[in-house]
Amino acid sequence: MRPARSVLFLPASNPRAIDKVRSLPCDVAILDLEDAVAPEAKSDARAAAVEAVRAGGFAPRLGVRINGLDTPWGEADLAALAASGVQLIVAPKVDDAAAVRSLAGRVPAGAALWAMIETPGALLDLPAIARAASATPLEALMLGVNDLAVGLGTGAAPDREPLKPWLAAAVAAARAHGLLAIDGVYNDFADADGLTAECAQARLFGFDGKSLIHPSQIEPANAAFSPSAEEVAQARALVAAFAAPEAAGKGAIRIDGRMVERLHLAAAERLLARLDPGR
Ligand SMILES: CC(C)(COP(=O)(O)OP(=O)(O)OC[C@H]1O[C@@H](n2cnc3c(N)ncnc32)[C@H](O)[C@@H]1OP(=O)(O)O)[C@@H](O)C(=O)NCCC(=O)NCCSC(=O)C[C@H](O)C(=O)O
Ligand SMILES: [Mg+2]
Repeated sequence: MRPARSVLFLPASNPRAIDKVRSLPCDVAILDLEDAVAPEAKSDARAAAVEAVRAGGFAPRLGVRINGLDTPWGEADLAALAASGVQLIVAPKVDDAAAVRSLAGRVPAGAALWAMIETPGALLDLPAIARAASATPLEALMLGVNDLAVGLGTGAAPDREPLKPWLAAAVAAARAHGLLAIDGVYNDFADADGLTAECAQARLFGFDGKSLIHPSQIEPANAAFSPSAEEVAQARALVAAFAAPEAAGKGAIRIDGRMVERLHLAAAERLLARLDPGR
């Protein structure tokens, strides 16, 4: 699975932002046709998204968030993108597993599908939505925390307290079916400390990355969802300890007073495999 530490949304109706994102260091860029685009700008935004996908030349992986198929624009979005070569479709407000299956038959051939979890119905159907990955190009569950706050009636709560059970449930559903789990946006993009704290919380819950709305949020997200120097050092020590002759034939060994097992070795090897060469 490609990294998705930083997933930057931008309105497909904003040509300056499209130009800018070509060289930004986010892992994924999502051209938005949905909520960031006013109804009267939908048609021009759709044309701009198709043109951008066709032109290519983006450093990040490029995706397009379409409008819902229950809106006046969703079908036209899919039709326009059909032959564009788009590699990633983000579907908003996926309410249940049936919606995933229905979308799967209609996304352009070869494109991956990311499902946005942002309605109370989707929260209640998380296991089935994630299970639909076995027969569809579903690749990620992505939280839409703004819509969730409205749908659940929570408002902006300190430390995202009311959302915590759903953060854990979304990650569990994604993990059970080999999907990426992407956390929602942090709206206050001038508050770097707040973003860093929320990224740390998301990492603690097990998310692979965070949805972003502004270029200034990319570096903090990339840092938060990359292994720290301490984690890398611990992983190297663990691999070395299991490679030592005295560990031969053992399933569990002692390092620094703690028990570690071969499942920890496998996790350490996975972490080291994700590192840039030379780190
Ligand atoms: C939030 C913004 C409207 C702020 O825009 P602006 O005031 O123009 O910001 P800046 O002046 O600081 O911009 C500086 C330069 O950076 C470019 N820029 C800004 N944002 C982006 C971006 N997201 N991607 C790429 N480039 C960007 C500006 O063009 C300036 O460039 P230049 O003039 O050349 O120097 C704006 O940041 C914005 O529109 N953000 C994205 C909003 C969006 O896409 N929202 C929809 C997705 S979020 C969501 O809905 C999640 C979910 O559905 C839920 O329910 O939670
Ligand atoms: Mg939303």
